[in-house]
Amino acid sequence: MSETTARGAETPVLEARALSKVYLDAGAPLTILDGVDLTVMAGERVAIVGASGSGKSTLLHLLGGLDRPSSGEVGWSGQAVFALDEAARGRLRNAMLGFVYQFHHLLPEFTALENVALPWMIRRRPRAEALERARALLTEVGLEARLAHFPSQLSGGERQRVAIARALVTEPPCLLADEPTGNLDRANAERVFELLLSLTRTRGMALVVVTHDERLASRLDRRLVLEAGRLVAV
Ligand SMILES: Nc1ncnc2c1ncn2[C@@H]1O[C@H](COP(=O)(O)OP(=O)(O)OP(=O)(O)O)[C@@H](O)[C@H]1O
Repeated sequence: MSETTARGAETPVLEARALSKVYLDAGAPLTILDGVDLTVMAGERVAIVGASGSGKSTLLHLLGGLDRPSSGEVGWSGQAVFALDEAARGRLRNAMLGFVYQFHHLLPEFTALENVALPWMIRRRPRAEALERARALLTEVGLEARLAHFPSQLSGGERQRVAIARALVTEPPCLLADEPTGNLDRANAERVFELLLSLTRTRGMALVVVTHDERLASRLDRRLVLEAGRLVAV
């Protein structure tokens, strides 16, 4: 996946080359992505917008290595993702990427603190260290008074802030967010989006956000539209 970019020989943190995805729809091929190219450099923030059904979530799944393309390749810091077996891809994903979804996907039987600490514990790091990192992050997202709350005891905006803290706890170089504010009212959407921007900025993390909200999208470095299976800069 090596290439020389406009910024020199720096390796992109995330890239897609000629990505295609074709589903079989009642036996007939349905082309959703048709040669998508994308290069995201360290610390760069990119919005992906597009009509409903244009393939935004499909693309994010491929970029996250969660689904295989019909053709093309995805690279994480220069490593071809689909050349790896599933176990190796999983390990690399854990190191390279954080995910934030429209719905929080927090584990209901764990507290906010435990939910955020889990990805760090999964790396077999000491529990006390994981809990300390989680506490610091939850404080940063304004939830220091909610550490012991279970997801069912939190508001929608609070749950999304916990989900962001969880995605950041391993300090991955790149965050993928699929409609992170799609389930929130305007005021909460603003707050959550602002958090995503400020937390990634201070850490120099790259951010790729799929959003319906053009106003939020316009606050990122680049805005790309998925149209007829291709990504177009606007
Ligand atoms: N497993 C599948 N099999 C067949 N078609 C699929 C499959 N998954 C998604 N699709 C179709 O692919 C298209 C793109 O879906 P996708 O969820 O990526 O769109 P999207 O741009 O994220 O939409 P939205 O903005 O509404 O969330 C849709 O027409 C969807 O019906």
